[in-house]
Amino acid sequence: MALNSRCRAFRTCKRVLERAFSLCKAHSIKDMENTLQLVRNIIPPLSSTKHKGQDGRIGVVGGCQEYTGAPYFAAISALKVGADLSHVFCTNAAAPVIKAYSPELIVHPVLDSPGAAHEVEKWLPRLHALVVGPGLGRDDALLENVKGILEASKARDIPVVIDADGLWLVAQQPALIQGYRKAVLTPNHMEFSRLYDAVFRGPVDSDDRHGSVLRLSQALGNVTVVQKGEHDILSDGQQVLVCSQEGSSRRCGGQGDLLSGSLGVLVHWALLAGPEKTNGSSPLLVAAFGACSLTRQCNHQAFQKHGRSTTTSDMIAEVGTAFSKLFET
Ligand SMILES: NC(=O)C1=CN([C@@H]2O[C@H](COP(=O)(O)OP(=O)(O)OC[C@H]3O[C@@H](n4cnc5c(N)ncnc54)[C@H](OP(=O)(O)O)[C@@H]3O)[C@@H](O)[C@H]2O)[C@@H](O)CC1
Ligand SMILES: Nc1ncnc2c1ncn2[C@@H]1O[C@H](COP(=O)(O)OP(=O)(O)OP(=O)(O)O)[C@@H](O)[C@H]1O
Ligand SMILES: [Mg+2]
Repeated sequence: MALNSRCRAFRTCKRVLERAFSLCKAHSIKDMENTLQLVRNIIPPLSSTKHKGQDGRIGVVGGCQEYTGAPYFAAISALKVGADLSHVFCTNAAAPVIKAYSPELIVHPVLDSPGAAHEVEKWLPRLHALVVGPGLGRDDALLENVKGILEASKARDIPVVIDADGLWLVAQQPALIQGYRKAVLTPNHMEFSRLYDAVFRGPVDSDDRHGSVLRLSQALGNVTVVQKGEHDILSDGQQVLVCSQEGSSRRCGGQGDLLSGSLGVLVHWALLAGPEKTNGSSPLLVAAFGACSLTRQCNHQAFQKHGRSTTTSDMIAEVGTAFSKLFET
């Protein structure tokens, strides 16, 4: 082929690829916008006729000697997103530390007491959702208590978001949440591999992230699974959504805690709104998409201001404006 015709062929090929890429991008942006609209539909209006508690009473189960930041990040994020009350159920050693971070949280030092499950169960009738796992640690006695809390929550039909060491527990005993449609799992890369391996007795196919998330959700009886990463992949075993809201390259610890705490509130709002507000999509899937978008938008805004020194506290300071930008415009 002459040089000129080879150049022409190359330019044509480049144009085709560029068009395909821009169509694909436009399609995914349109999908994202449609799903964001569903998130907007589930947000309850602020109203002077409501009383304290109606917009959400959320419990976070986690916090031990080593980890006090994670449950704090989750619980304060729930409040900042719009819950009215946020409780933390943690160990005795973690409680004074978490209380000292914030006067806004209600902190119960019960998780390492012998009657831990019963102590938390007493509060369950007053809670709308539980976030289980941030900063929980992997102590067997604590995990046994958390098992009891999960069983009590299921018996009362309370939605549960399971993150971090809560996912460690689920990987040991998948039967704990098998078929519980009000559970949302929010694994990071490592936690997803652990869960997948526990359920399928084999490694994840890293070339098929969508299929892996879909299959894990189906195998667990359609619990909602949110695999966090460069793009977040979400599935309820029927639909697969991708959240690619722009974030940043800053990967400080605690961002997942912001996500799980926010999701606690959004799950409650989504279930109150029901599937008629989510256009037939699963309310929990829509809630999860909302929490992913919000976390990534907080990351983006915080990074604009603080660059490499961005921390999760900086992201939490952005929750109000990020929420307005995404959901109230
Ligand atoms: N301020 C606080 O109190 C905070 C406390 N936190 C609490 O800490 C507890 C343990 O949680 P966790 O996430 O550190 O535990 P885990 O599942 O063992 O993963 C760690 C290992 O996974 C790997 N890895 C991770 N991502 C990966 C990727 N994309 N791709 C590849 N590998 C990846 C990575 O491996 P490495 O790079 O070391 O080889 C790393 O060693 C839990 O309670 C949590 O809530 C946190 O919330 C943070 C803020
Ligand atoms: N490579 C990436 N690029 C952009 N955003 C990312 C990337 N990886 C994770 N995120 C985002 O960061 C948030 C937290 O995900 P991450 O995987 O860091 O969770 P985590 O490990 O559980 O965090 P934590 O430190 O709180 O335990 C999610 O909103 C996710 O979308
Ligand atoms: Mg985490």
